Amino acid sequence: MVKSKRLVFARQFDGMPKESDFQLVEEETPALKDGEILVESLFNSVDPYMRPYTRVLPTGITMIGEGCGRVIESKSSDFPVGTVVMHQYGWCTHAVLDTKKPDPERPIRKAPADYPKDLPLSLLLGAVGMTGMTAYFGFLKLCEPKEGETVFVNGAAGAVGSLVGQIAKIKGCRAVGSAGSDAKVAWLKELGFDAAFNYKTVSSLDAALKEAAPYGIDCYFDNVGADFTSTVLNHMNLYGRVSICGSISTYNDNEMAKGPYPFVTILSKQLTVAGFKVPRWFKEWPKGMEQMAQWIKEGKIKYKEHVTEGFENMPKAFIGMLVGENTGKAVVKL
Ligand SMILES: NC(=O)C1=CN([C@@H]2O[C@H](COP(=O)(O)OP(=O)(O)OC[C@H]3O[C@@H](n4cnc5c(N)ncnc54)[C@H](OP(=O)(O)O)[C@@H]3O)[C@@H](O)[C@H]2O)C=CC1
Ligand SMILES: CCCCCC(=O)/C=C/[C@H]1[C@H](O)CC(=O)[C@@H]1CCCCCCC(=O)O
Repeated sequence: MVKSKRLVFARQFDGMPKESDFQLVEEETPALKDGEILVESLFNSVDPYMRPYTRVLPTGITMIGEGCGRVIESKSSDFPVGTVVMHQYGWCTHAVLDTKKPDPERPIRKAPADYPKDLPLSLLLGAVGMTGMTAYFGFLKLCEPKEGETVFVNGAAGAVGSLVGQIAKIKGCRAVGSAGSDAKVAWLKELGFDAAFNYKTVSSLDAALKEAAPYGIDCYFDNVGADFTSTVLNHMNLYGRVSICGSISTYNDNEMAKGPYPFVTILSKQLTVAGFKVPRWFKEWPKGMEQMAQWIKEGKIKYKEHVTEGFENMPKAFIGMLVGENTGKAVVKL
């Protein structure tokens, strides 16, 4: 038995989450049954989806989220001690997982056997994990970028957005991004974005897009949603493709945003607009993970991680990510 900690989703969020919405619980892990493994978490992820997904969840549960950890006790020959796994075990330091009852919605994923030794394991939650797969498949499958096209991504200095812009460059596109600070914009230029702007300080989004994408936008990877998206659609070229990845500007709203309704714009420009959830391509993730790891090794993709130290600081890290403190992927190191 091991002393463990977890953070409970104690109060429904009202607007921006608060640290007092979580409660720390300490307990001992139970003895393992046949087929079970005990995982010690090394890194826990904080992600935007945690804000809207909790709307329909009961309070009192362990806060939802993915972690990357190491098996420290095992009653499963498939997962010997030392195996590194990723799983939606929630905000906890240790998790007992049943390998005999696989849940297709929440699989226990093993780190690839050939995962490069010189890459941090935290990347299995970031560029080589769920967020990396979101950028890789959500962009390539739905935007189908062609050489010479203009790609626009908002939330561009975040975990997903920074990868989308770099993949766009690899595919020979012109990459344009927006982010919420001048320091973030400077980093985007370092990454090779052809144009980038601070959406918080431009005189108007319309004018900023006109200047940054003078020939219009062919591919739009949308992390932000709502009014931002309606404005971007006006800058799309004929037959443009839009990948609806997220809608972070609305996640803290207590009610779903209504309108405006850009259907005539979609119709007249003959746009293809598609939403996705990245598990849709689960079967292809190994290929995507291998490609992302290879691009990182080749120096074609650069990444940043915003690492918060200490399990107890997970609420701070989560709130910080929602207000834009992170550049690159926000993770917590236990
Ligand atoms: N469909 C899917 O399967 C998946 C979707 N997603 C979505 O991808 C998006 C990006 O996620 P991820 O890269 O992990 O997160 P990020 O690393 O981008 O972190 C969130 C960022 O959002 C920006 N932000 C916060 N509020 C606003 C706002 N009102 N308007 C514009 N930007 C805002 C902040 O950056 P700034 O300083 O620039 O404002 C903040 O740093 C999210 O919408 C998320 O839900 C993620 C994974 C899977
Ligand atoms: C209106 C909300 C849009 C959110 C978009 C988004 O960020 C989606 C993220 C999911 C992505 O498709 C794959 C994931 O891992 C994210 C969801 C994880 C859900 C976990 C539920 C955990 C649990 O029930 O224990």
